Amino acid sequence: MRQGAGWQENPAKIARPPAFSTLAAKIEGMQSQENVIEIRNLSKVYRDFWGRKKVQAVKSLSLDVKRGEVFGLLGPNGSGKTTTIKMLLGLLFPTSGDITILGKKASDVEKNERIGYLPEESYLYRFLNADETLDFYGRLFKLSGEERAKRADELIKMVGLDQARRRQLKEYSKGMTRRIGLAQALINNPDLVLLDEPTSGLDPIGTREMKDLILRLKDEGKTVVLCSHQLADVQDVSDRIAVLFQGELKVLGEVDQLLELREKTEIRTGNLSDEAIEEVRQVLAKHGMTETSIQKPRADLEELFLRTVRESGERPGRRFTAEEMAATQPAASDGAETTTADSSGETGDAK
Ligand SMILES: Nc1ncnc2c1ncn2[C@@H]1O[C@H](COP(=O)(O)OP(=O)(O)OP(=O)(O)O)[C@@H](O)[C@H]1O
Repeated sequence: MRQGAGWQENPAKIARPPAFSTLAAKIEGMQSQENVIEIRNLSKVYRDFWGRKKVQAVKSLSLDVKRGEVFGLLGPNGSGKTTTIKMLLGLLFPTSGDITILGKKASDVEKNERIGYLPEESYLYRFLNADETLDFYGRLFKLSGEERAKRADELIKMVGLDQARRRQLKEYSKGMTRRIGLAQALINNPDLVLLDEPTSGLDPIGTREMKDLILRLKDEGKTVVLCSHQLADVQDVSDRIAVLFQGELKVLGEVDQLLELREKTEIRTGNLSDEAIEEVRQVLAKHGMTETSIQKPRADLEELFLRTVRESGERPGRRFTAEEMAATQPAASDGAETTTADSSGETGDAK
């Protein structure tokens, strides 16, 4: 009888067979592994000296970031992105709501050992060189001398600063400073990387390299959260995005799905003769598509810029004509035509 009452008083005491509890722990572990960040009803109010409400920077924000994805946090100036990142890191306390990050509370500083953070402005020691900088940060994470040297060497090469590794940071350009900032953020080989404006101040080459680095981190299985105003860059690397406006979540979803133009169809093919184009128009008209746009697709300006820089290195002193550049464009080299048809019968915009 006493035993029975005890069971009722504290059901948690009921012993489960070991196999079941191991399995349950495994399933629990798998579930919490799925989301690296869980934000629930998060709000942040900045108060003035007298404790009066000054700004509500974040309002009832709820979202998840999944393991292994690149997640873009967007929004105009003052929309609460940096405040959110600082709360994730435990640098700011939320006014209300919950954050679970890598299975721990945001206030648990231990979790920061598995997080890399590139702030909008890197505060690095100007009189140290790249090796010394990474050695310094490696010590903060209590890495051994051997590990520090190995990791610093790998990271300096990865961010393309091998040639400049012995120069003091005060001599670095903005782009080089951003790269050593990224190397510093990765010194602890983090599972989660938070990047605030990773491409700010970078030229198109530096930007492309930074984007490649972000994709490489993803390939290595890391989760990346980035804040940026460079929307094309975010579009290039992110799997999902969230858009904040005045602290509120306005849009959340997969980039591909959010940007898909569902009412249009684009067909890309090799170069077509005028006759063939006319026939295509007739076929489309038979299907009710009377307003159709058929035109040469264009490469983007980033592609053209990078090609100009590459070719200028190979052929110094040479100026390239528009025809030469167009002839080497990858999209144009296969003579591709783009056809866009709109189900409403309106003229489509071909890329
Ligand atoms: N320490 C602070 N004290 C008072 N208000 C603050 C503080 N930090 C930020 N704010 C305010 O909170 C709001 C959100 O700021 P936050 O820096 O998070 O925006 P953001 O989206 O990162 O902006 P940006 O794109 O300009 O970096 C803004 O109105 C800002 O003025």
